[in-house]
Amino acid sequence: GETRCWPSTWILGCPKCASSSVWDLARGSLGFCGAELVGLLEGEAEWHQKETHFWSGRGVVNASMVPMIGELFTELYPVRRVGKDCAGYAEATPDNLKTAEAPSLLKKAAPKSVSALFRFVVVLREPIARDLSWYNHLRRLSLDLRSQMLDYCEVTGPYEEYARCQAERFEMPVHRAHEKGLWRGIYKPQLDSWARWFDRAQILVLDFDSLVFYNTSTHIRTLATFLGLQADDDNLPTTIPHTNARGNQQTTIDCEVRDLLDAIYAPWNAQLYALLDEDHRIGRAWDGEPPFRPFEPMPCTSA
Ligand SMILES: Nc1ncnc2c1ncn2[C@@H]1O[C@H](COP(=O)(O)OS(=O)(=O)O)[C@@H](OP(=O)(O)O)[C@H]1O
Repeated sequence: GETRCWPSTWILGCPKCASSSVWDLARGSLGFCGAELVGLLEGEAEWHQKETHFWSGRGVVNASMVPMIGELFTELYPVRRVGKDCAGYAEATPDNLKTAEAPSLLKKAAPKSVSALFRFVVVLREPIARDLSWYNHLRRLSLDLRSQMLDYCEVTGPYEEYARCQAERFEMPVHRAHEKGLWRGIYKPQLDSWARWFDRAQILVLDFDSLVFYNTSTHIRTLATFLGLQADDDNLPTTIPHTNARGNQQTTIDCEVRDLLDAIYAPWNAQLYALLDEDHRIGRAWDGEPPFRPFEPMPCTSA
């Protein structure tokens, strides 16, 4: 019989939207496993069990590789562990959400009967808070890693400098095309590209604040149900781990810069809310998906 399989659960992102916390929850309390570090991931660091980066650049670079990529990818997920030490497999590369080609490549690579059972989890965070977290993340990286990842704006100065640089480059086609910089926080087109290739009811969209602050225990139950787990409510945790909360350099931002970024994000946020409303109104979303709480304005301080 088959010796390898596909992960059933995909935590798509976004980056700095508690994807590691959801991952820890999935792996700890919900019983999922991550990729084995074999094949293309042989010798890689442990965090690749969570993030294979297969669909956002590592394995698949273009559509002509699709037939072979299924083979390379499923090698990471041996059948023998399922039902033994794993309830199933989960993949959580947070760049997947913003990678426009990822859903079509994944859809073409996986057998239909398998991809129809995929469950995608999307957590969205107020985009300025997300960007500040990303800036702090970049500052913690080694210079070497940083130079591979930088979105053309330096993080050597305060966040405000980085943000102004990003705002200036916002209209540059290269930023848009490569989902760089501020585009990472523009969620509406990102959701569109996933919902074009997969049934919207396979995608659970949650807002970060409800998940981590306001409705944690109900959201964990919702998540478990969505993922098809026969979890007994009494055995589910009521709090979510707080992963990736390492000493942030900067935690407050200047109001002028907040307003500058908000002017860019506000119309896109409005489009996101309208899309989610429509998804619920016409019954395109999974019927257990909770209402999306509009983002609270990013707090700021006036100089
Ligand atoms: N439980 C809980 N409560 C409050 N805040 C939380 C929680 N879990 C994750 N976080 C915050 O999410 C940010 C990390 O996101 P990610 O884990 O997705 O980062 S990564 O993309 O995997 O690097 C990071 O945000 P910042 O602290 O603003 O940088 C975490 O603090």
